[in-house]
Amino acid sequence: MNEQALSIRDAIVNRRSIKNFNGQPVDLENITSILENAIWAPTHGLRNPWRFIVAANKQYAKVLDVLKEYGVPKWKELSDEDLEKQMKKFSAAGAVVFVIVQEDARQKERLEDFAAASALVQNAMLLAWDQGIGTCWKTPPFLDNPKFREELGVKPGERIMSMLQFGYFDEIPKPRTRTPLEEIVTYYGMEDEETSVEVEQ
Ligand SMILES: Cc1cc2nc3c(=O)[nH]c(=O)nc-3n(C[C@H](O)[C@H](O)[C@H](O)COP(=O)(O)O)c2cc1C
Repeated sequence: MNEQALSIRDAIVNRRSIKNFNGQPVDLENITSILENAIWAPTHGLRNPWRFIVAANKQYAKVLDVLKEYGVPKWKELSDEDLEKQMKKFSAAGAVVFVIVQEDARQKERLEDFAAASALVQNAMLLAWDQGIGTCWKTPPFLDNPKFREELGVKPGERIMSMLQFGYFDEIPKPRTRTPLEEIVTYYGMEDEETSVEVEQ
């Protein structure tokens, strides 16, 4: 594993979701170290409302069979070639982490726990990026399929909030633009002419 290379700003701004992985496996060791650090996300009441289901190395091949079953509609009817094509979105990644969040019965706590888990996912994506490993946070509908949940051992009261793919890549995608800050910010109590602040990058 490499030493930290990127500034926090650099990692946040230049991280891209990778949707075309190159098929190179990601070692379990890398995933473990990323998760060990990512769990320092803030969590209200120290509820630590998360757990993970990790598939890397040989287990990644096994989980691909489950993803085929639930993530490729009517896969049995496809030609080998078409099936391989459809499976690329899973098979080209090098490992996967299913991030499981507890679903607290109380609405405020449930939202807080989801927010905390989201912070954790972002941590993991940035830590991976710093190691030259790409990620994509995916939420395909089958994550909520009872049979898929059962296959993974997800219990009642838990939700899979992210299928976080990890993998290596050959190209960094172009940035997807964000709504500029000036369009979404209101500086409370300030007159218009006071708000044209130049931000140094
Ligand atoms: C909650 C959440 C769910 C997402 N689900 C998917 C998904 O199912 N499939 C996908 O291709 N990308 C998914 N993404 C990734 C977004 O498409 C991506 O972050 C966005 O296009 C911006 O690209 P960037 O991350 O490279 O800046 C998801 C992102 C978030 C935050």
